[in-house]
Amino acid sequence: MKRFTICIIGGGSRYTADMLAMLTNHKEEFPLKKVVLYDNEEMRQEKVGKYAEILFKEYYPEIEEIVYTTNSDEAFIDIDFALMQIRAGRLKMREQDEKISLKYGCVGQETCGAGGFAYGMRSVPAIIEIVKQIRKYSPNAWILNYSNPAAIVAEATKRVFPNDHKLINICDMPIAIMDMYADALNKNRKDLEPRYFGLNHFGWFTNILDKKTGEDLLPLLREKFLNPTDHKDEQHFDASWQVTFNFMSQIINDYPEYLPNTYLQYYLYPDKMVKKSNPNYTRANEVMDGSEKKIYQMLDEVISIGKIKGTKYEISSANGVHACYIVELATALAYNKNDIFLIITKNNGTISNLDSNMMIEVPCRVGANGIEALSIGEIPTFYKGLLENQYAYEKLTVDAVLNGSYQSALQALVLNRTVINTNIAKQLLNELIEANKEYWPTLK
Ligand SMILES: NC(=O)c1ccc[n+]([C@@H]2O[C@H](COP(=O)([O-])OP(=O)(O)OC[C@H]3O[C@@H](n4cnc5c(N)ncnc54)[C@H](O)[C@@H]3O)[C@@H](O)[C@H]2O)c1
Ligand SMILES: O=P(O)(O)OC[C@H]1O[C@H](O[C@H]2[C@H](O)[C@@H](O)[C@@H](O)O[C@@H]2CO)[C@H](O)[C@@H](O)[C@@H]1O
Ligand SMILES: [Mn+2]
Repeated sequence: MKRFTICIIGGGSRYTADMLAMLTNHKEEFPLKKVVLYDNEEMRQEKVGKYAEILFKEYYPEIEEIVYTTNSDEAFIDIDFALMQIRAGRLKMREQDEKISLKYGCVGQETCGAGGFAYGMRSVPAIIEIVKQIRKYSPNAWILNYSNPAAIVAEATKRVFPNDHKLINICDMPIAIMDMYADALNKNRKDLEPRYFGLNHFGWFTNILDKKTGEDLLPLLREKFLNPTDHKDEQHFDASWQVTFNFMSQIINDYPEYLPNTYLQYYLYPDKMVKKSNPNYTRANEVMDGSEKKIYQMLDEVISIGKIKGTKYEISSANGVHACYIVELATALAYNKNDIFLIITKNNGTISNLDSNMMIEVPCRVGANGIEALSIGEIPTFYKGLLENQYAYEKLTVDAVLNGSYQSALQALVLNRTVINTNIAKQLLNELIEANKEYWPTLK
């Protein structure tokens, strides 16, 4: 059985340790020969790298080589899979995105609205550079990108690398929602097959099919979620995630036809979301004070004691949804499994009444030859209108960053449902330009 070389880009991410544990738990199904961790921050990379050495020595001695580095010329040589999870500007800049947006009364969120716009303007140049470097050293590697904002990153990579069919953009939110459905139905997520359409963080489940019988379980789920339901797994314990999952019931009450992606709350109820936010303590603060701190404390402790086995940090078989879906996707590509995943891909007629160039998120069959979207056909006017508006915003954001255009940036913000007002958009944009000097191209 072939053993693979993988490179995790953004190796210092707070998800890396869980992903390494996940890979360890799946050594039979997806065996590894070499693991490379690459980050542009030496300190973070070193901590996760040392943790990986301890983990693999104890749990995965079959791995022949582990490299952790900040040198991209070293990182990308002969890799089979590149898993990209960078956060350009880190959580400190996410905090700026969220707080500057809220200061102007707009939604302050990582990937939605003006915050997502600012993040996209940082991510795109960094990702393009990394993909070029990967292709220099590993022209045939599968590149699985889930760096955010994935919708904007996907639009940019489609334009800059139009023929690169081994570059896949994907998100874990629909999978987390499917886990919630599976819990509510007392089933396993793998017993269910989704039908879904939209853009990333902007879509709807149209059917939830029982894989064995073909029965559509969506009506049953709709009934269950018309009232707020408790959904607590380890990764969604924070109060803000609880509020988000509970809010699905409001969206379903207002729009019962399909089941929504949780992120629609920001676009369909922007005022309510702003009111609920604390402009002085946003989700970035919650993450910096919560999971990031906790994970880095764990890394420091493991490094200082030099072991994991026999400590409270023993790895368990219950990995987070984020690590799970990445390994599931890599396995489907490696072994031609033809499983179905929700992936961000070029429309090409999949949704017949939308532009064929649009980057949509839809179910795709995934196998050794890549991805193949399942046909959707026509979608109703309400969704078509929302999607076309949001996609125009995404396109203009990519125009702004690739062409250094102030006018495109302004138009993008005005089109975004969470901003709309020109005078506010101008002030917001000017303040975001100032905050992002280090990352954005100059806008003329
Ligand atoms: N698509 C999804 O559904 C999904 C789910 C979870 C997280 N994410 C995304 O994954 C990414 C990581 O999230 P996180 O919370 O772990 O962030 P994080 O800040 O903990 O980690 C990101 C790492 O990327 C590094 N980095 C930044 N710019 C880089 C560059 N140019 N080259 C190499 N490394 C770079 C940082 O130093 C940091 O260590 C984010 O983009 C996040 O939005 C996506
Ligand atoms: O606020 P964060 O950084 O904790 O999460 C933002 C991300 O939320 C979705 O993904 C995951 C999340 O990363 C994970 O920790 C867990 O809480 O489940 C979420 C849903 O599966 C979203 O898909 C990402 O794009 C966001 O970055
Ligand atoms: Mn996502």
